Amino acid sequence: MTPAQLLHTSTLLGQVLGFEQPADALVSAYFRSHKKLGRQDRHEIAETVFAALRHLQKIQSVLPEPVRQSRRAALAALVLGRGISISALADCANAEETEFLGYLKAKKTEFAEQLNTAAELPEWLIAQLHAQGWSNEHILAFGRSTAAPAPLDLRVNTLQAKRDKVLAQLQDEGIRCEATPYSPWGIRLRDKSALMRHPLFLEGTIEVQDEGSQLLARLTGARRGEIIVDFCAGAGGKTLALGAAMNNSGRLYAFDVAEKRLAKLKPRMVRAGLTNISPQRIGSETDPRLERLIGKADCVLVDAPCSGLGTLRRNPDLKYRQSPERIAELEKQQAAILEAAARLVRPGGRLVYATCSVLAAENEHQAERFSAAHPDWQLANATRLLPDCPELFSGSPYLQLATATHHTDGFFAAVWIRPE
Ligand SMILES: C[S@@+](CC[C@H](N)C(=O)[O-])C[C@H]1O[C@@H](n2cnc3c(N)ncnc32)[C@H](O)[C@@H]1O
Repeated sequence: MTPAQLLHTSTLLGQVLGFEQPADALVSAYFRSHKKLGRQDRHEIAETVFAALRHLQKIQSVLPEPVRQSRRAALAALVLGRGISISALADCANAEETEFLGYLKAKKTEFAEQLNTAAELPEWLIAQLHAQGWSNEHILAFGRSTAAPAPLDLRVNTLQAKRDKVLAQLQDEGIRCEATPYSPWGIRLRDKSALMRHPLFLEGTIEVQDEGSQLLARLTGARRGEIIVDFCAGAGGKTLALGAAMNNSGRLYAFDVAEKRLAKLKPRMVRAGLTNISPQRIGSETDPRLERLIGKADCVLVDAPCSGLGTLRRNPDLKYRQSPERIAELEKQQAAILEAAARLVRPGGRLVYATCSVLAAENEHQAERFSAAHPDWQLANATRLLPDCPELFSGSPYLQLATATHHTDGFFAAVWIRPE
């Protein structure tokens, strides 16, 4: 890292550590307003900012207010997170800073012994995980599994191509990749490749989508000719997978309260060649426009707004942007959305509730509450609904994907069948 790169890193880190906006949005905005930064500069700056987020428990233990000491936090990230030796930072660090880095390195054993620094999880989250019965070992395995960035998973649009053909094409082009183990639509890249300008992406043959997300779309069992509702469609990651599973037939309603997110779905639908999707912004989960669909849908997917704590590999700042208060608010929102969305399911139809959280409060507790309020709805064994993944069968009726075990983001899903 050069002194100029370090200056940019500490300025940007000062913004990111305020945790008022998502880190990736702040990084993009910073690069947009500093157009002269070259590719290598951007790489160094972004990697160091994310390394600081991934090692923040250790950094905070020696710098109680890292937001006010962002230059030292950036130097600490270089040493702790990017494997740079203190001597290699001679051009960047002054004598006091070099001494600080030495002090930090000497704490290695202490960092390994304390759960928050070893797992890189804040105390409030450790307390929630303990309260839901996780042992220290489980928490440590979870924290460690989220320490490295996620690989890039692709979903092949089965309307346009077969996975094996796309896999062979990418491999012929020298891109190191393999089939994902659970999703028959997925390809995992070994290295981060910039595929956004690849013809396969521009033609809509591939989309970027975590394998776990692909499995949630498969869990709906969406088939040709059905009426499917994607109640919290966002920018349509799962909507596109559902549309392809339906072979571009039937009707797929994509609802969301956020106009901006839904707007991103439209060009993606066109690229994917999907014409069976109706994106519609709703004012809330009780929008009167939903009434015409009551009791009509073969399947309703509720990909609920959640803490996102299953996606810490991608969004390490989330553990600092969430709080027990925010999670309590989300719980109320999730319960209200699930209840409202269930009304749209036809007799005999399916209801899928999903989150990318690892918290029981957003997952099992929501599912148990719904089952208790609707004892006539049959809770299906979600893992049995993915017959091509016998490895995922478990004693639990819920699908639970964990980064440490399945190398996907952390996901939860429950499936009910409405009585006839
Ligand atoms: C987990 S995200 C959805 C991600 C999306 N399904 C995908 O696969 O890319 C949750 C979404 O729920 C939306 N949402 C929040 N409150 C809602 C409500 N009351 N009704 C419908 N959608 C809502 C949010 O705007 C957000 O886009």
